Amino acid sequence: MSDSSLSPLLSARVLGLAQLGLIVLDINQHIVMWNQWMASRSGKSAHRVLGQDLFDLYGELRGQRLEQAVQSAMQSNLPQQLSPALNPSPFPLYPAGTWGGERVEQAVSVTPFNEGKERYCLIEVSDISTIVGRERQLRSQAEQLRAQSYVDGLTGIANRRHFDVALDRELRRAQRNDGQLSLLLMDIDSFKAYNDHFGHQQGDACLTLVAEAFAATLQRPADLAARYGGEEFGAVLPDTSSEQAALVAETIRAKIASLSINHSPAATRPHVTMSIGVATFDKDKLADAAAMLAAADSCLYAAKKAGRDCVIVYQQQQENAA
Ligand SMILES: Nc1nc2c(ncn2[C@@H]2O[C@H](COP(=O)(O)OP(=O)(O)OP(=O)(O)O)[C@@H](O)[C@H]2O)c(=O)[nH]1
Repeated sequence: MSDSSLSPLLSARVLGLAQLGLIVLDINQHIVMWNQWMASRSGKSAHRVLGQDLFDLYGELRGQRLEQAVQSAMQSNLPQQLSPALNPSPFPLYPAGTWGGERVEQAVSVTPFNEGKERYCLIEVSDISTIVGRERQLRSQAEQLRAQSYVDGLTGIANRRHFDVALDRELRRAQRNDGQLSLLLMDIDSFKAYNDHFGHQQGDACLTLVAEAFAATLQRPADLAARYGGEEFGAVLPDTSSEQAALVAETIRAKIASLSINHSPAATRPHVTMSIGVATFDKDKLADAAAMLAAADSCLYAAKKAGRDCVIVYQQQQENAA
């Protein structure tokens, strides 16, 4: 029968080829094994570190999670894992041959074992830089996608989805706190005539100018300026009464008119203008998004009928009709 155990020479060769760091400490935390992987990433050869206290060699690790893990592994005889999220790069290890720049990201485990009467612990260090890098990239791509899915591609302001989410969130807040919330719906006047006269490309440029000017008039961080669709825009104005919203709407209307963007001869005004409808949350009459949007839309329609380039507020419209 042949001896199937590895010869010491073969064991040493295998340890030298291992693609992870292997450190063995004795009960006094002195290094009794330090493989080639550790040497090539730490810049410290085995003969320099053998016999040294690991936590003298790396003073920065003293009192840290790794030392606690080694101590509790030695005492309890139970393996310990360091969370890579909490301890991303405990050892100063660098990609082989570089010894500088970014430390490699590490996953570290500590396993106690007995050999004869002696207690040791094995520390295994894996390079998880590639996995962490990929995770980071995926997270940032997901973040970018999320941001893009909330932004209108043409004008760069919030899109309809963002508007709906913000309106829903602010409505719930207003319902909870019995607070104030107003909504503006606005539409560029005679925009079909603009497109017909200047072409669709210039129409797009006009939409972008109007969107930028409209968004710039909203001052509070919680206000949201959005492209509601086509040549329609919307604003969600938290903590804003009907009277305050009417003032904001009038400021927007005047701002767009003051841009003095030439309109087509077929339009009702020589310059580009906007009509605006305003509705305000009311827990009895306008308590949900659909009711508020319908109210603002009916005011917008009334503003068009009233000759365009004007603001109509929901309450006013009701009182006028009464
Ligand atoms: N250039 C451009 N035009 C758009 C876009 N979205 C919608 N439109 C145009 O906006 C025009 C809207 O026309 P209508 O809904 O008839 O209203 P209007 O001409 O603005 O008239 P009033 O709203 O009654 O003042 C249509 O011609 C659409 O094609 C866009 O993204 N880019």
